[in-house]
Amino acid sequence: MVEKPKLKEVPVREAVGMMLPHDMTQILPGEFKGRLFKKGHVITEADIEPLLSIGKEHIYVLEMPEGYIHEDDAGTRIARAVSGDGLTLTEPYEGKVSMKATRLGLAKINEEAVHAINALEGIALSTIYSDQVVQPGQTVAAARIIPLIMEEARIVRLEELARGFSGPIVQVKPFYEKKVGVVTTGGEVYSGRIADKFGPVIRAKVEALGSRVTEQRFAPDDKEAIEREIIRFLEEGVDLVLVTGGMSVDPDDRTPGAIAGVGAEVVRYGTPMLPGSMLMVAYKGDVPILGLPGAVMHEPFTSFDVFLPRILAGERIVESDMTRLGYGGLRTC
Ligand SMILES: Nc1nc2c(c(=O)[nH]1)N[C@H]1C(S)=C(S)[C@@H](COP(=O)(O)OP(=O)(O)OC[C@H]3O[C@@H](n4cnc5c(N)ncnc54)[C@H](O)[C@@H]3O)O[C@H]1N2
Ligand code: MOO
Repeated sequence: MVEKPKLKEVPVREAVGMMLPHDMTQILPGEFKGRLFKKGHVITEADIEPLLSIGKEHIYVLEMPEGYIHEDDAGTRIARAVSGDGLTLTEPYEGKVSMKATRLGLAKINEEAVHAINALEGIALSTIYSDQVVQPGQTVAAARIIPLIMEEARIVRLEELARGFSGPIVQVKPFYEKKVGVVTTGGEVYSGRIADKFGPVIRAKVEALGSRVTEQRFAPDDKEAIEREIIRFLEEGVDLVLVTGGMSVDPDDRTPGAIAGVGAEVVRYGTPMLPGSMLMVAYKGDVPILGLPGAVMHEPFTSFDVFLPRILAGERIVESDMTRLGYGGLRTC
C-alpha cells in the first residue's frame, strides 16, 4: 500500500526547517496572483513575514518520515535511472520530470523495461512509442511518483531494476550522414512519358534525417538494366540503395528479381503494413537495398517511413521487424 503523507498543523513561527506539502498562492487583486512558495519548499526565517502577509498563521507541514523521499527528488531519480544518450532532464514541475531530446534522432524505448518499472507501485514512467523520429526539444518520456512522498527503498529498487536491463531504457540515437543511391524503374518514366514523382519525395525524407541522395538513376522495366544500376551504386560505395517502382504483380514488375539478382540477401519481400505492403528489404553485405512500392510516392507515412529512420540510425532490419508490422499497421489505404 502507498502510505499517505502525514500533514501536521503548526504555527507559522515554528515552521522553520519544515517542508510545504503544496504550492502556496498569493493573490494581490489587480497586482499579482501566483505561486508564492513551491510545494516542497523548506521554510526559512525570511519566509515567516510573507506567509503571515497572505494570512497564514498556521500552516500544514509535511512530516517527512525517516527513509522517505519527496516526489520531486523521486521524479529526478527515476528519470536519471532510465535515461541515456541524447536526452536532457527538466526541473521537476508538480513532481514530474521530463526527458527531452537534445538532438534530431531516433527514440529508442525498451518497452519491456517500461512495463516492469510501471509495475512497481506508485511509479509512473510515461514514454512515446519506440523507433520514432524526434526533434530537438521534444519530450520523449516523463517520470513521477503518484503519492507526494514514498519510501526511498522503492526508488532504490527501481534503480536496481533499471540497471538489470542492457543499455538505457530511454535514449535518442543520432542519425548518421549516409550516402543514398536511388534507382527509379518503370518504362513510362524512363521514356519520359510521365514525370518522375518518387525522386522529390525520397530526397525530402532522406534529407530531413540528415543524409543525402547522391544521385537518382533511371532504368526501364528490364531486370539486367536495374541490376546494373544497383551494382554501380554498390561499387561507388553508397550506404543505402533505394529502388522505386515495379514492386507488385505485373509482368513488368522486375524490381524484386533484380534486387535478388545482384546477390543481395533478401530479409523479406512484403510486410503486413498498409500502405507500403509491397516493400522489400535486402542486404548486400552491410548495405541495405530497399524496393519501394508505389504508395511511398503519395502516402505521407508508409512502411518506408518505419524503416528509413532505423537504417539511418545504423540499425539492421531483421525479418521479425517486418512481419510484426501488421498489428497497428493498418493506416490509410
Ligand atoms: N492485383 C494486385 N494489384 C496490386 C497489388 C497487388 O498485390 N495485387 N499491389 C498494389 C500495391 S500495394 C502497389 S504499391 C501497387 C504498385 O506497386 P509498384 O511498385 O509495382 O508500382 P508500379 O506498378 O511500378 O507503378 C504503379 C503506378 O505508379 C506510377 N509510377 C511508378 N513509378 C513512378 C515514378 N517514378 N513517378 C511517377 N509515377 C510512377 C506508375 O506509372 C503506375 O501508375 O500495385 C498495387 N496493385
Ligand atoms: O505496397 Mo503499396 O505501396 O501498400 O500501396
